[in-house]
Parts: sequence; structure tokens; C-alpha cells
Amino acid sequence: MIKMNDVYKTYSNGVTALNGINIEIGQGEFVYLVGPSGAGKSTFVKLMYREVKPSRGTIHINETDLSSIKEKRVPYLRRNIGVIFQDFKLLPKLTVFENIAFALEVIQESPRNIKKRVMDVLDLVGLKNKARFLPDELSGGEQQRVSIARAIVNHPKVVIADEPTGNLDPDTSWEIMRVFEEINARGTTIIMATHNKEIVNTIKKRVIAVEDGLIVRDEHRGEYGYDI
Ligand SMILES: Nc1ncnc2c1ncn2[C@@H]1O[C@H](COP(=O)(O)OP(=O)(O)OP(=O)(O)O)[C@@H](O)[C@H]1O
Repeated sequence: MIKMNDVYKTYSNGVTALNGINIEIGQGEFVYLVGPSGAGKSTFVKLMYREVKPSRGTIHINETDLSSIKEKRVPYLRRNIGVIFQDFKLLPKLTVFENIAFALEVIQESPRNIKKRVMDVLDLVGLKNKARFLPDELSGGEQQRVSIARAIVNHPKVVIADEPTGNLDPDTSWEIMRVFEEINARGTTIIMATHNKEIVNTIKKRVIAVEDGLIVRDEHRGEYGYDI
């Protein structure tokens, strides 16, 4: 369902972040993207939600060719892809409920349906009782749960997470991983860039390792493979 063909990315400052990536990721897979700092992992995931465009090559998500879609189609693409960041990126003045409802595709949804969808997704991440809280009234782990709820409220087929446990303590990181596993068990593809060796070596999944903009390893139930 995700296919990259000979993808290169050179930024405007001349730095080449990706050097010819070829990969296929099937629906329902759980993939860790690992590699040293500066290897190109963030660039790799940003290409998938069209935050950056490839300099060369093609990227398909389902039948959509991301390298050629028009700018005005990008918001539609993003509705089918949930994105989760290390720093949560919640809107600070909106409540938990409002942060998620804001992301919801609201066309012709009644307030009652919006409420049901938001509360269902808060239930899934275990935060039903915090719907009226503001982000800064929550712990880091709770804020990350809200950002996961926001990412999945439109039922995307793919969830892309860039260092989702990077700001969290170990216990909270394991809790967040349980949420990801639950989402994956429901059939959603998960692609997670991470430096968390313990998680990768414990919750075994497909591991794609990137170094100097190239895939150097692609293993089913792989290891993290680096010292840090
Ligand atoms: N917007 C940008 N403009 C110019 N160069 C960039 C930009 N974003 C990333 N780079 C460069 O591209 C290379 C790959 O960066 P990228 O962020 O993809 O690596 P990474 O593997 O995610 O690193 P980390 O693990 O530290 O987050 C680096 O040399 C980086 O400096």
C-alpha cells in the first residue's frame, strides 16, 4: 500500500538526505524506522505525508502518487494519514475534546456524532475523563495520548509517528506502545521512527534501518542494531 521507487531528497541548502530509497510496506504492517542521527528518518516519514516532496522518484500511498498530486489535494491526503510527533503539537488554548474535534472531518456531521466519535477515540486511548482539560493540565504521556486520538479520529489507514516516545519516561513510553499495538491490531499500518532501542528489541516488528540516506537493513522481527 506504500511504495517508494528510487526516491531521492536534496534540500535547498544542497544537503542530500535520501539517496535512492526503494521500499514496499503492506496494509496492517508495523514498521520501525531506525538509524543514526541525521540518517534521513524524519525526511523519510515527511515524504509520506507530503511535508516534503522528493527531488526524484515516486511515492505511492494506495493508488495516490504523492510526487504528482496537486497542492490543493494535500489536505485530503492528510485526512487518510494520521501523524504523531515527539512534541505532541496540541493547540494549547483548546481543550482535549476540542483538539480532537478540530481534526475531525466535520462535513455534515451532527454535533451528536462529533461528540460520539471524539469520546470513542478518547476511550480507546484511556482519557475519557480528561475531555475538558487543557493540554498543559495533562502529563506528557496523556498529551501524547491526545495526539494519538487526534491522529486516528478520521480512521486513517496509516499512522506515521516520528519519535513518539522521545519526550516520555520509560513507563509512559511502554503505555504509548500498547496504544499503538491496539491501533495496529485493528488493521492500521504503523510506521514509527525511533531511537528507542529497548522498545524495538522487545516489541518485535519489521525494522528498516537507514544510514546516509540509504536503506541498509530491512528485517522481519528485527533488532535495533545500534548502541544508543
Ligand atoms: N529542512 C531541511 N533543510 C535542509 N537540510 C535538512 C532539512 N531537514 C533535514 N535536513 C538534513 O537532512 C539530513 C537528514 O535529516 P533527518 O532529519 O531526515 O534525519 P533523522 O534521521 O531524522 O535524524 P534524527 O534521528 O536526528 O532526528 C541531515 O543532514 C539534516 O541536516
